[in-house]
Amino acid sequence: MLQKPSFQKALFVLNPISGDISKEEVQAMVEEYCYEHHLQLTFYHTTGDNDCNEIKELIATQKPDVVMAIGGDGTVSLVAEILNFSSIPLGIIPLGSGNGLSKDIGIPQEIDQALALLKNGVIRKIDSLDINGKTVFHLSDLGFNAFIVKKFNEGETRGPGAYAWIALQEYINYAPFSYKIQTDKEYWEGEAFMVTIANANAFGSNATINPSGILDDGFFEICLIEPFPKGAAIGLLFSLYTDKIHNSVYSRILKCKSATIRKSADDILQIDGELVETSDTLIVKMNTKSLSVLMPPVVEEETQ
Ligand SMILES: Nc1ncnc2c1ncn2[C@@H]1O[C@H](COP(=O)(O)OP(=O)(O)OP(=O)(O)O)[C@@H](O)[C@H]1O
Repeated sequence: MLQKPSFQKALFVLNPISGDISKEEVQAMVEEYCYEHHLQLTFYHTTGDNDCNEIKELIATQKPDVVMAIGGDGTVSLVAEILNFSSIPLGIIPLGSGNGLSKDIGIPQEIDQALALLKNGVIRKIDSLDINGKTVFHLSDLGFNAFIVKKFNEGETRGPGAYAWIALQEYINYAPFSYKIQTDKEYWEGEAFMVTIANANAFGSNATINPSGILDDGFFEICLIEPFPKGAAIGLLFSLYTDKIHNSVYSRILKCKSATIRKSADDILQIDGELVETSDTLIVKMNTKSLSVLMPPVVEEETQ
């Protein structure tokens, strides 16, 4: 039985630079909603500098019943990491370009509907992963996608079009790295175009890399795309966007509770769009049902 919320105090963590909508407008919508529903509210505007400590301090002094992250995947990860292992639920009002985790847990992408979950949502616990001390709530990867995220971050142009253009240019000369993976169940070694360590299902672009992933089952999946001939690229892309990647002969999914991944020195790890410095041995651990999340009641019916 999932908990229904009865919140009295909410902390809203708003990233003023995410999304292309006026933040004054967003704040006014939130204030009106809270006034109408008799919710006390506090706003924290992120600065990109020392936000983690400032938010922890506000949580300690204000004691909110819920913390709502208003921004893109970076803001959601920041707040989720602070709330992980606590009983305070995370709510999400998605404003970014990808909004991967919010889509995977069924949060409406419209501000008013996401806000309405404060009254009509349910609280459910989801798993998180620990990779060498870094927390993953959604997806993390090595190989081609992480390499493209690096190139994208180094470039000046933003948006899905820029990402696709970089991917197209780099794909021609990309040489897959080698990996050695030991999970609690099996061993795999070889070359891979991409290795996704997945707690969830789909990237913010809606490409479903892990069709059978469940956010609270105590397992994660290592989704491998093995090297493929150039002619197979379109078919693989089609499979990703039709939730059928697991049927491809180039796809292999290792379902597990823990894993050690040995990677090459030049290979990069990315977690939800952020590049992370790590050693070449990744130790991946599962934290079962560590984060409370505010989500729509329909998800409750689908997963039971
Ligand atoms: N006031 C600020 N000024 C500049 N940067 C900020 C500020 N507040 C947060 N940031 C930075 O914003 C980034 C997180 O952005 P977030 O993911 O929320 O939005 P986004 O980039 O628009 O979304 P998406 O990644 O989906 O495109 C972090 O790198 C953080 O340091």
